Amino acid sequence: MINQVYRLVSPRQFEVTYKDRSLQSDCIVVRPTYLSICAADQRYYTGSRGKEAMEKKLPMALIHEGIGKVVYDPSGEYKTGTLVVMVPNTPTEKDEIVAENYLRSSKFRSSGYDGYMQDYIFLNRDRIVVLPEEMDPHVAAFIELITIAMHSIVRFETKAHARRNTFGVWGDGNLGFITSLILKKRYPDSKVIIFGKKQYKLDHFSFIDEAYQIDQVPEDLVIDHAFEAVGGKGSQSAISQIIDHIYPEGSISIMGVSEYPVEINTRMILEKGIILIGSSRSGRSDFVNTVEFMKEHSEFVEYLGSLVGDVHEVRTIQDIIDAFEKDLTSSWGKTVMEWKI
Ligand SMILES: NC(=O)C1=CN([C@@H]2O[C@H](COP(=O)(O)OP(=O)(O)OC[C@H]3O[C@@H](n4cnc5c(N)ncnc54)[C@H](OP(=O)(O)O)[C@@H]3O)[C@@H](O)[C@H]2O)C=CC1
Ligand SMILES: O=C(CO)[C@H](O)[C@H](O)COP(=O)(O)O
Ligand SMILES: [Zn+2]
Repeated sequence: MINQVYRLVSPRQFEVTYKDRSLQSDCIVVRPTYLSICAADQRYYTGSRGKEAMEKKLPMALIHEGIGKVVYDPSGEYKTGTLVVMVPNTPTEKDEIVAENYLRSSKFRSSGYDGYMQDYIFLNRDRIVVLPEEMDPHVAAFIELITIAMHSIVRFETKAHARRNTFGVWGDGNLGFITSLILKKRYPDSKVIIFGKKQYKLDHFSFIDEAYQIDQVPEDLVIDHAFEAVGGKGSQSAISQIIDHIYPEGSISIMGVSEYPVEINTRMILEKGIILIGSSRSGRSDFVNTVEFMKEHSEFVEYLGSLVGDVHEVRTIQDIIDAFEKDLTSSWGKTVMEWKI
């Protein structure tokens, strides 16, 4: 069959390419229904990812957050119409120590490999996880981002010491919101504190124990462990502030992506015996955990509804551009594309 792939060819410019795909394979074919824009996609769309990466990775279909419906399963395991979330990481080998999302050989969609902006997505059998039909599709569209927070927290749980009285989350955006919410659900007796730049964003964190603007943090405030969900230029000052406020031997889970190297006060990392935990992307087990968590905690999904920003119906390439442009001007939440192209 001929599949249409909508690829970014240069900043702000998409082109359709036609790819002949055989149905005589083991791949499951999924029709995307709702897709969501990640900060990483915006770095490619605007060209801020840097010349070298743009030249190396483009042309490429963007988007790695999305759900869809099975249209063809060669083995018949999944019925046509089954609602699924797609796993963007595609491992090519297994390792008993290194998780699939850290293997250098893995292929990640919309980072050098075509993402979900296509008519149909061809996926290996273990790259889908079935969703309940009744799940809010606008929230389900960004499950991948929820798996990032889940992965980071699970990783923290295996590596950090056991005192978990107070958590600090830096970043009053999407990932900060999701991370704080999961922490609050997993650790109801712990204090979760959010640190951000703007009061109107902090006001969305209605479930949080305490919220601070970063220039108004009490000097004597101390946390056991921190999660950084800032990225970009703000990462440096966030990590620096975390180091100031963390209790000795605490852990800092870093999730924010920065284009340039970030300076870190290593002297204080040493003096306080801090554990730094880098965390990137996610794998199938994180999707399974996350979907189970969402099924068990309906109020968690309801809270996430407040992250749904603009929902954009996409029928043309111009609609894709409009959705990306609108996303750039929105100050809160996730932009979702209803994929009708
Ligand atoms: N590790 C991974 O696998 C993944 C990483 N990410 C990365 O995570 C980062 C956050 O993503 P997302 O939440 O969607 O982005 P957002 O822009 O929604 O969130 C970042 C927030 O941090 C705020 N901020 C800026 N500086 C500071 C600071 N010093 N202290 C506290 N808050 C600050 C920003 O405020 P303002 O806008 O006012 O500057 C913004 O509200 C990005 O770098 C993204 O690429 C995303 C997905 C996966
Ligand atoms: O968003 C992400 C995962 O959800 C990652 O941050 C993203 O994959 C990083 O990729 P790149 O190196 O292409 O910016
Ligand atoms: Zn992402």
